[in-house]
Amino acid sequence: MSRLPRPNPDIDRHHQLSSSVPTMNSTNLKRKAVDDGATDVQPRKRLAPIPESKQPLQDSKTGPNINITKRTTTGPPPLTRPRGPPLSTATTRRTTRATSAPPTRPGSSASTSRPTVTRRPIAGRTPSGSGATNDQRFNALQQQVTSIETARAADAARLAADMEAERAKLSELQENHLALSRELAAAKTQDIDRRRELADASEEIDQLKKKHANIVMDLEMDLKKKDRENRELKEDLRMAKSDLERERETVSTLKATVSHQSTAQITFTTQITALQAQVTALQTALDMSSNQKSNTELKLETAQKRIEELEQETRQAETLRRKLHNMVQELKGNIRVFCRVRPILASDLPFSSHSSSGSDCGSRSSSPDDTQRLAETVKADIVYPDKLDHREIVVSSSSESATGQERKDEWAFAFDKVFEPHSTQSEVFEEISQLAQSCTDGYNVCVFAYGQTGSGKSFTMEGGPTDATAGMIPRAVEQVFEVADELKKKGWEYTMEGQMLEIYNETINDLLGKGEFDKKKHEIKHDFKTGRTTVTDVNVLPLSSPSQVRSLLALAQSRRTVASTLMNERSSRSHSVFTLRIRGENKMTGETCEGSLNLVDLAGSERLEKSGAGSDKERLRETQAINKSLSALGDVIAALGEKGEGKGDKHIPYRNSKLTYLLQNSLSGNSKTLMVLNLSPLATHLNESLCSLRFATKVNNTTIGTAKKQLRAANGSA
Ligand SMILES: Nc1ncnc2c1ncn2[C@@H]1O[C@H](COP(=O)(O)OP(=O)(O)OP(=O)(O)O)[C@@H](O)[C@H]1O
Repeated sequence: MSRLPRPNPDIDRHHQLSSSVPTMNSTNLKRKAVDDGATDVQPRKRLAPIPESKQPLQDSKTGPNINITKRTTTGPPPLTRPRGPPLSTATTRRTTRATSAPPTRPGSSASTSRPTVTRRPIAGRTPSGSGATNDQRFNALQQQVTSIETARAADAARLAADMEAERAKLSELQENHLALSRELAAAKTQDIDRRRELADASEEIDQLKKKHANIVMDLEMDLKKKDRENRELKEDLRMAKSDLERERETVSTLKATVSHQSTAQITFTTQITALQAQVTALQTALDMSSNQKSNTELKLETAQKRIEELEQETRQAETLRRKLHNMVQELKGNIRVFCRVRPILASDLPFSSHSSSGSDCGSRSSSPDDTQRLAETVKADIVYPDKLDHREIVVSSSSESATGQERKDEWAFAFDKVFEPHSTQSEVFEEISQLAQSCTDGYNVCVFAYGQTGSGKSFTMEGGPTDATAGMIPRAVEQVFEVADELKKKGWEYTMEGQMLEIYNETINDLLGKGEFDKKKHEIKHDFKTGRTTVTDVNVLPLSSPSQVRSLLALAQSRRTVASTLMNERSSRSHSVFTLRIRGENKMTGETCEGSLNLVDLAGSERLEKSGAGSDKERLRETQAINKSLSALGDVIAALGEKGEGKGDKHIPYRNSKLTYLLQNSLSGNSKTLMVLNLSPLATHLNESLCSLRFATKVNNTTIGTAKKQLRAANGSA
């Protein structure tokens, strides 16, 4: 802009202002440019290019003014008619154009001539004029015209000069306009750029604001977090301080301890010195001990050999013990008889209720004196004179003779052992336990419980539910397992299996089967080479613990109970035979053995008339079957006794009953048989008791195997 000539004073002033503005930074410059644009627009509007149609500045030769000038230069036109010159128009035009004309100078010729000519009234124009006057007027007019022409020429020259000046100005203005247009375009571009930059900047500002807001939010969160951490740290600090306090206390305690320990250390150091001296002494002793150790090792080796020899001897001794044990048993008699009298039960007493049956009368709620008195009234006269060996029993009975005299009968019997009513199960078993040992030594053992119904056979064999009342079967089985376990140390390994059978009306039933009584046919088979007896189609269960045997017995008992509901008192009217088969092997000595333990609960031995069979055919058949098998048992035992006394060809009637045939291998040869005679203590059962005592005496006087029993009867009544 400064490069252009500025006719406009405003533009010049602006130029001066612009040039006078000190140098600014880019932002100021941008703003300034915008401001300048605003400022420039105003004067530039004033200086806007003149439209072509309004362009008055033309070549003087072609413009209307030029025509005037031409007329001026070619001389005045012919004065045909005086008329007012169009001065007013020219004057008006000049006045109108005065803005662009140079300022009128006072005293110039144009200004002096024009008003004078146009405004002065024409003096010669009167109705009284003549030719001279007209000439004068004409001359005056001609002068006037001349002066006008002169003025016109002057005006034309002046106008031409003005035109020239105007043209120069115009071209200058056009250049100026072009330059300004370019500047305007540049300014507009700049303006657009700046606006874009402004928009970008605004956007940038918005983003920055957002970013700032995020940062502020983050910072606030950080601040909160820091606050929290600060609180935690304060809490930690507080705890650390309390810890520190405690630690200080501990340290002070430890310091005290350390000082104490220091004292102790001094003591220990002294002791260590003393101990080191001892160590030296012990080292010497150790050297000596090492020598002794070598000697001891030698001795140990010798002792080891000796132990082996002794173990060998022990094994031999075990074999010898077995032989000796067997000899002892044989000397005691391979068949032995124990007699056991059960106590009087509450149910035995007069007026006793059924519910109290089975319990010992001593346990009733009535006074002991009453019970004792009542018991005396029902009790049979039984005494036990042998208070040392407990082998005798004397039964007495008093009756009135035909002559009215009182007659007292007395029967004395002797057995291997007599157990009085107060005897416990364990006392009875103590005498039997030796037989369990024989069983593990490979002998067949048979224990019978014999006696009338209700005499205590089942109690003796199976016993009650408690350990104290457990009978011979569970005790014997437990003993067998114990002995087998003990013999493991001597190289013996045992396997055991069990079965439980019932013989009812000469029919074998499997008490471990499915409870199908009297339907299946079971056959007895003997293997005389091995001495093993088997029964077809019965369950033989492997046994590894006494508890298994207990559950086996419980199962058998439940089967029997079920059967009893079908047929009354079945357990009393049948024999039950529990068989535990035991096989042993000694891998050290190569010995093997196989034995069996048969525990038999015989059916009630009461006689026919006592059994109450009467017209009951079934009951009669039962009783006959029982009597047959029991007498067959007596016959077998008697025959075995006779055979043992030298009658080698004596026939043994095993086949006379299922019971004797089943137990054939357990009654013959080196087998051990024990009969427990169970007696009722009641006077009403005295005759039955005497029958049982006589049967047992017959068995007791029998010898089986090599040893003969040496027994003494109290009198010869047996
Ligand atoms: N030594 C004893 N101590 C206490 N109670 C006994 C004794 N012996 C037997 N009893 C009781 O006597 C009752 C009859 O005994 P048990 O049933 O053993 O006789 P049983 O001879 O087996 O009769 P059954 O032939 O009918 O089976 C039972 O209630 C039993 O508990």
